[in-house]
Amino acid sequence: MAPGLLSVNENGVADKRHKVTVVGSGNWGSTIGKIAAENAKEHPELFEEQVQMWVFEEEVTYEGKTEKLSHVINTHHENIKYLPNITLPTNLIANPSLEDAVQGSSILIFNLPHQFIHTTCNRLKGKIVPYARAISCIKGVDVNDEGVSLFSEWIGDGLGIYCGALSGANLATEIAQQKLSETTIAYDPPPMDNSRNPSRNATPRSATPARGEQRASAAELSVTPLADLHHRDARGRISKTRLTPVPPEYPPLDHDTFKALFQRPYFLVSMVSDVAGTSLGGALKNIVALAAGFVVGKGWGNNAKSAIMRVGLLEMIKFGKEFFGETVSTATFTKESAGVADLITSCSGGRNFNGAKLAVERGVSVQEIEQKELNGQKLQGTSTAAEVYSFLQKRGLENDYPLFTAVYDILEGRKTIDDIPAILAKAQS
Ligand SMILES: NC(=O)C1=CN([C@@H]2O[C@H](COP(=O)(O)OP(=O)(O)OC[C@H]3O[C@@H](n4cnc5c(N)ncnc54)[C@H](O)[C@@H]3O)[C@@H](O)[C@H]2O)C=CC1
Ligand SMILES: O=C(CO)COP(=O)(O)O
Repeated sequence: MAPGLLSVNENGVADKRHKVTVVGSGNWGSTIGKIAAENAKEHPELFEEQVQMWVFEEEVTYEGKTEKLSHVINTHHENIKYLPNITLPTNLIANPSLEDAVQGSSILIFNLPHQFIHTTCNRLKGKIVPYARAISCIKGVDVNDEGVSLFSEWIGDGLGIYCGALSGANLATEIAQQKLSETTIAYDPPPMDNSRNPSRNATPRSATPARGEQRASAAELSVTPLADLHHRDARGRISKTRLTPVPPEYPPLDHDTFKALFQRPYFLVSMVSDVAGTSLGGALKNIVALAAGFVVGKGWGNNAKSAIMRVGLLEMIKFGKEFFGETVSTATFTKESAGVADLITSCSGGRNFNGAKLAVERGVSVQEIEQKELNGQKLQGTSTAAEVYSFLQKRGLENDYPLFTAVYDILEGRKTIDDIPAILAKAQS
């Protein structure tokens, strides 16, 4: 049967269901696992009821006894370490074996602190079904000698699958408590999965290259058969990854299916196609949240924090446009939850903001606060600040991004918070 044509039974229902696995079980990983399991149960026509959640195994103390975390989750339906006091659905299955958790899964949700994704993904090579599709909930960027890449790109290219991104104003504990929230899911499905939704992949168009990128040649744009195994990546280039079509026995993996997997009455999903903008919003706001924590920790108040957020948002948009090209939409930063709304919530109550504020108030390093106060949860802003700085410095562009650069310099002790007013003054027009 041709890709894209559904194989349905006599009731008009697809023959197979998607098996869903969440790779990661921290504060956000467990919350997303809860959401996916609630929806898997509500949509038996689309998903297998049991949702697997890979747990990086560790020992915890439960009622005075030492137990494995995965055992506690499966027995008491609570992640007592990373998401305490929240009851998890009984169809969310904690699995300490990564390879077993992903076996046969056609939907993979990556939700780990970004420093662990490389080793985790390397273990997955050859262990997943080739037609799997993924969503990255990771807020961070990957910097190597060749440049900066998104985790959705890294996961997609590394595993030979398509990977979109979920990001938004999403303080995990509030969502786990079913308090109202919005999110953005960027999914630009490859043409062969796209039986119900229009996609920019279906229409060839010229892509403006980001700084240092090669423009796709006219021949590439016009000759490559877009309707088969290639798709456009997050930067609008034709991906080198040859995708395996999702077998027709499964429901299509398109915007409708992903919305059914993530939307809850308390978690409202906006589906977009800008994977790069959505991913960058979540990664870069963590640097700005540290700066906001620094000035509030100094006692400089809300106006100073707002100034940081304004300048930070401008640097976020500039970075996206400069290094990821025309596919990054300014509207993702200004209109979507993944942009300005995430910046606001993170600079109000996020761990990076609170950690930086506490560090200044106590006169200790942010890293010390992370180690002593977060009970194993990880700050993403400190490593993202270092990675973005290293990328900019290699290109001699530190001065073009003065706030991002200042955050790293403050973390490294080369500058102090008292240097921030001069940086903001320079950002005045
Ligand atoms: N917590 C939140 O409110 C939100 C977090 N995010 C993003 O979600 C991603 C995941 O963060 P969280 O779930 O909050 O994690 P977390 O910071 O709560 O938990 C740390 C996790 O890392 C795991 N871990 C520790 N060592 C490991 C290793 N060597 N290999 C693999 N895993 C290891 C722990 O088991 C635990 O699951 C991050 O990129 C974060 O920025 C996004 C939105 C909200
Ligand atoms: O991404 C978040 C909220 O959207 C959480 O931010 P923190 O990691 O700083 O808590």
